[in-house]
Formats: sequence, C-alpha cells, structure tokens
Amino acid sequence: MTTSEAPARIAVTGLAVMGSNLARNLARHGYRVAVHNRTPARTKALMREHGHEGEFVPAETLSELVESLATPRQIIIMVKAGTPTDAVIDELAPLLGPGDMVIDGGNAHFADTRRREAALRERGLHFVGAGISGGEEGALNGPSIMPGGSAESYKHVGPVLESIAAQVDGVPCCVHVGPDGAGHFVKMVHNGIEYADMQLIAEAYDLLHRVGGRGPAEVGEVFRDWDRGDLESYLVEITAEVLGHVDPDTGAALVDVIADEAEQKGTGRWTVQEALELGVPVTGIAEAVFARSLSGRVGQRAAARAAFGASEVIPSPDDDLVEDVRLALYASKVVAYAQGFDQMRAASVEYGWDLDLGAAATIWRGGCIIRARFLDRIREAYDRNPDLPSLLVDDYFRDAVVRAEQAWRRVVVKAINAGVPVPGFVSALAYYDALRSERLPAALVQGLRDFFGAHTYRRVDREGSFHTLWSGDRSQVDA
Ligand SMILES: NC(=O)C1=CN([C@@H]2O[C@H](COP(=O)(O)OP(=O)(O)OC[C@H]3O[C@@H](n4cnc5c(N)ncnc54)[C@H](OP(=O)(O)O)[C@@H]3O)[C@@H](O)[C@H]2O)C=CC1
Ligand SMILES: O=C(CO)[C@H](O)[C@H](O)COP(=O)(O)O
Repeated sequence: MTTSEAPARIAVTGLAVMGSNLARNLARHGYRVAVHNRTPARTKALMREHGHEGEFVPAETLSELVESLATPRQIIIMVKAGTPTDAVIDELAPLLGPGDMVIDGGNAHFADTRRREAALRERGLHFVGAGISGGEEGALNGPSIMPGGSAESYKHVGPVLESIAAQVDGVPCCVHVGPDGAGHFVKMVHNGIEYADMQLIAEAYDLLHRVGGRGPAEVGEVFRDWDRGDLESYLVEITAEVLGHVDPDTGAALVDVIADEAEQKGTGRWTVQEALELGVPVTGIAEAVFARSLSGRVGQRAAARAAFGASEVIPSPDDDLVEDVRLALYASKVVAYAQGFDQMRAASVEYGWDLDLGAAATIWRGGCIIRARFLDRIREAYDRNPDLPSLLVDDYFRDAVVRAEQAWRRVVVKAINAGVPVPGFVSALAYYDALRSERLPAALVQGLRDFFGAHTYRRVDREGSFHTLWSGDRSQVDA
C-alpha cells in the first residue's frame, strides 16, 4: 500500500542494493518508510517493484523527504562512502531541526564519522554512524547492525534498528556500540576479519586442491562437511557453494574461470592502517590485504613466472591432510579474531569508547558476513573475563589451539615444501609462536638501534634507559 497522508516513521536516502533492501525490511516490519534517491529512477523502480510490500512514501527531493517525516526525524543515509555521504549530509542538515537524527549506514571511515558527529552535534542534531553488514540479503532479511552515537539517539533509533536486525536465540544482532565513530570502527574491524577469514579459506582450498589433488567440487564437499562442525559459518557455507558451481559457458568449475585478481573497496586496508596507528599487530588481516594486492599485480606476476618458471606443485595427498588443514584453518582463524578483538580493545582505550567486546561478538552471530558458531565461543570467553588480554589465552581457545598445533605446523611445512603460498597460515603461526616466546630477538633490534642511532635500550635487570658508547670505549652510560 502506498499512501502519503500520514507522516513517515523513518526515511532512507540512497536506494541502491543496500538502501532499497533496508527500506523494504523496514516496511515489512510495519514502519511507514519515506524513500529517496538522488536519481529518481531508483525510487520509482523501488515503488514499482516492491511498493506493495508495505507503506512507502516516495520523495523526489530531500526537502520532500524531510517534510514527510514525523519528528524527531530519523533519516538513514545509504550512499557511497566518502564525499557522496558528505554531500548528502550538507544538503540534509539545513533542512532538519533540533533533535533530529541522521543515521549513516554506509561503510564510512570511523574518523569521518567522528568528524560528522561533532559537526552535527554543534547544530543540535544527532549523528549515528551505524555499520551494517550482511550484504544485499542481510539488508533485506536482517543484517547485523553496529550503531554508534549518543545514548540519547539510541533511545529513538535503537528499537527500530533492533527490530529489523537479524535475531539469534531471540537476541537482536544490534547493540549500541559506543559514542561517535565506535560503530563504524567495529564494522571496519568486522571487515578486516572478513578479509582474513576469506584469505585463510582460500589458502585451505589451494592446499587441498594443489597438494591434496582434489578438484574444486570435491574440495567444496570438504567445506560442506566442515560447515557441520567447529568451522560452521556463512563463509565456509558459501565456499562450498562457489566451489561446487559450474560455469554454464565452459562446463568448467566457475572458480577456474574467474580471474585470480582479488579486488578491494578499502575497509581491510583501513583496518590495517588504523592498527598501525594503534600499534596493534593484526598480521592476519594485513597478510590478507597484501595477498589481494599481490594478486592484482599481474605484470609483476608474469615477470616472475618468466624469470623463475611457474611453481609446479606435485600433488602429495596423505590421509591426514584434510583434517590437518581443518585444524590449521581453525587455529589461524582464532589468531585472526584474537588480533581483531585486540585492535578493538586498543581503540576503545584510545578513543574512550568503553567497548563491550562480548557484545560485539554477540551482534556478529547473525546477519553479517562473518557470522559463525565460533562467535558464541568468543562471547562466552568475554563473559568469563571481560578483560582477557587476548582471546588466545581463554581456556577454550587455548585448548583448541594446543590441539591444532602439530597439524598446523605440518600444514605450514607441507605448503612451504610444495611451494604453495600460505601467508595467512604462516603469519598466524608466527604470531602464536612470537606471543608465547620467553625471549624475542627484539632485544637485538634494540641493540642495533642503539649502535647506529644512540636510541638507547632498557635492561632486564634494572630500571632506566641505557646507551653503550659503541664508537668509544663501549662502556654503558645512563641515558
Ligand atoms: N553492497 C554491500 O554488500 C554493502 C555495502 N555497504 C555500504 O552501504 C552503502 C551503499 O552501498 P550499495 O547499496 O552497495 O551502493 P553503492 O555503494 O554502489 O552506492 C550507490 C548509491 O549511492 C548514491 N550516491 C552516490 N554518489 C552520490 C552523491 N554524490 N549524492 C547522493 N547520492 C549518491 C547513488 O545514487 P544514484 O543512484 O543517484 O547514483 C546510489 O543510491 C555504501 O556505503 C557501502 O559501502 C555496507 C555493507 C554491505
Ligand atoms: O561491508 C561489506 C560486508 O560486510 C562489503 O561486502 C564489503 O564492502 C566488501 O569489501 P571488499 O569489496 O573490500 O571485499
């Protein structure tokens, strides 16, 4: 039904795949939704194809959209992140009144969200930076929603967002994450983990395919089987689907005809850039971002093949390979998640967000791309100890990693000997080994820094900073 007399409860501007599906989700939940898109053809298409699904109020302009809303107004922006979002906010803000709420559901950089929140607060408006995950299907049927912003604004938008979010065990996959950019930060880390997870899955596939000698469909069946155990997750489930799919044009496995150059829109890169700023090692996410970059360096790859010959992998399957790879995948995933949660903890301190890490795990259990059985275990770990220094040291994950360790090492050795690149598995194992080392060679790095730059070092046996007179008599002085 489409009527235009009563005021709309909420509005969506930006009606590409995400915005139109979110508007439909809202309408299906009984909200009267005002809808707008810069190019009116998209609004018309939504009304034509889905207008019967609920109460929509189409608007040709942003001022029409604003006029159609009940106060305090709630407007969701679902447009391209970056300058398009600023353009919409700049046009929208002068049309709004005190207490109105602007909700940015795009993949905004959290620093932009902090800036926008502060600017709108100055004007008496609320700005809610809400990370939304789940893609097209999630937006329609229940995404995971990570709203930031003031507690006051959440009182208004929270109930609406919670009602359209995915529900797991009766709990909505939506919670007030924290002030200003907290929601978009958590979404960014979600995407970083998504990158790491996909890279690890791709490495597992490569090993089972090239070392294990199994075809894509056969490996797809292995993933289907894994999806029934500890690895149960959306990404493992769809891996089975993609690997099992046959290209209608050639009859080959689709994965064999897709160009092997992984693209990226930038959220994984942001995660790593911000981790560098915070000094948090997110090696799994970084390796995943770099693996995508390397895949796209087609000219360099061709030159290397010409110079060295393409690496030739002779399949050498053994009875344990599938189980070993499963364990290595699980342990490497634990590391990737531990690093992502570590980054959120560091950001929480840096920006004063007071993030509840268990709540982040809870709202990722459904609706989003990294939804997984695993997230229940993470939530339980933070329930046991909200101040866990690392997920790895929680009893459950510690035992899981210890159980996987020997298989993990066998897989890495096998991959290296075979010439199959597994940067995700290798770096996860190196992180685990480094974290638990009694002594790290960082001591030598400090010695070298002091030698060439008098950068000083600390000692293990007494307080203070010291410098060795390397070009003098090599005695030690207090620094
Ligand atoms: N696709 C996905 O799976 C996911 C996307 N997101 C995020 O959600 C947001 C929407 O994504 P998606 O639906 O894929 O659409 P796109 O990111 O492709 O953005 C297209 C939309 O942005 C609008 N737009 C672009 N530039 C401007 C501008 N200068 N002024 C006004 N409107 C503009 C377009 O309007 P017009 O039709 O006039 O060109 C269109 O409505 C993005 O921020 C994206 O990162 C989040 C999670 C998942
Ligand atoms: O936010 C998302 C899901 O959570 C998007 O799917 C994400 O934009 C995909 O990122 P990329 O294109 O960089 O792989």
